[in-house]
Amino acid sequence: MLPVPHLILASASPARLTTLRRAGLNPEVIVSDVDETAVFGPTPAATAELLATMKAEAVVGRIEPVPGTVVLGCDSLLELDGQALGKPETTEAATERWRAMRGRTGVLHTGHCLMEPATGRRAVATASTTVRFADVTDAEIGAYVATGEPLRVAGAFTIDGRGGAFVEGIEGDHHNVVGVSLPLLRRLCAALGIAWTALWELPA
Ligand SMILES: Nc1nc2c(ncn2[C@H]2C[C@H](O)[C@@H](COP(=O)(O)OP(=O)(O)OP(=O)(O)O)O2)c(=O)[nH]1
Repeated sequence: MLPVPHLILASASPARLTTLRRAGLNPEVIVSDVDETAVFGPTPAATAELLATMKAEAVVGRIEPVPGTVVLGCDSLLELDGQALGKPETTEAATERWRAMRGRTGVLHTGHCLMEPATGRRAVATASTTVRFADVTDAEIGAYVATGEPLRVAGAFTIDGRGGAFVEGIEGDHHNVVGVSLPLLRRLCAALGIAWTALWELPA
């Protein structure tokens, strides 16, 4: 009898947790506290994947390798002009970001690392979603930055929050922009022999 899978989300992201819960999962949250500032890969997508792996590894290193447990680490970055953009540090940086982004297209990369501590197996991949930004005005940028939202999210925008009005369209997975790609996660689970529906919490 296979053990019932137990998913641990190695992320402090409320958006990732909400996305997984709405998809029928109920992960345990153990925040990795990985320092993301000094990590750079050869490309923005590679950096996101490297950080996702570091987050999952950090949590795996702190738990018992109970059979059936899987740990998910994620990291999201916006690629614009070849640069990897995480959360803006200041309101000035958020304002500059939007002045550079408006009317243009970026790519939101989310790295995913799913690890099975009991076996050492892992499945790692990055999903990328093209995002077209509206040509917002300086006044709209000022009002949006003043809400504080851009400072809390990678790429200084949300697609499902106040920033949604400033995203004209996407090509690729919507949830990947929020912070975790559900179809990619389903494939990573399958790579580890875990059926996606086995992760579903029974309806209350
Ligand atoms: N609700 C929402 N959140 C977004 C969106 N785009 C990015 N985010 C959030 C998701 C993550 O919480 C955050 C990306 O930063 P990170 O990947 O470093 O995760 P975070 O620092 O939140 O937690 P973690 O490092 O995983 O413990 O930005 C969006 O469109 N909607």
